[in-house]
Amino acid sequence: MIYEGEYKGEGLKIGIVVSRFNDLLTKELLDSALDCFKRHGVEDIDIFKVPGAFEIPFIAKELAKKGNYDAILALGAVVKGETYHFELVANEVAKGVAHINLTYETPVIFGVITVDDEIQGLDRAGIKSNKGFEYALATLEMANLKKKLK
Ligand SMILES: O=c1[nH]c(NC[C@H](O)[C@H](O)[C@H](O)CO)c([N+](=O)[O-])c(=O)[nH]1
Repeated sequence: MIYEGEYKGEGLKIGIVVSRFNDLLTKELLDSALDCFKRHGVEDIDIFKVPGAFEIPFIAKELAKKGNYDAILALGAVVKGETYHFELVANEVAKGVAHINLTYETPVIFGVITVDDEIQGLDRAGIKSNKGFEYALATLEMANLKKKLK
């Protein structure tokens, strides 16, 4: 028997946690994710804005703890700078989101792009493709797959 989640959004409640740091990129990721959700029938979406990607896991954890979202999408953009901050932030956000997935019952999709520079970021946030749409599809798939495991 093969189980996989459909891209069906009707009746789903979705939470989005999006960081404002590098919002030239993150607002494009958010717009494309919202476009995807709406075109797949999602009508119940809550959006939570945080200062930077490092703050994403805290809010995503709080939402997962509430247990009333079918899935949570974490959106952010970590751009390599001159300092080592990039690695610290990127690693901790990934670890934090992974931990929430293994601790609570709500799928949390890691939609944080990590790029060397803004151009690479723009390539992934609208020029060549928009990862926001892809991450939203993954969110729909995981929300529907989880329903099948009940
Ligand atoms: O979302 C990001 N936050 C970044 N830093 C801020 C961090 O997420 C926290 O908001 C901040 O450290 C306060 O906790 C970034 N860099 O510094 O490179 C970055 O590229 N992206």
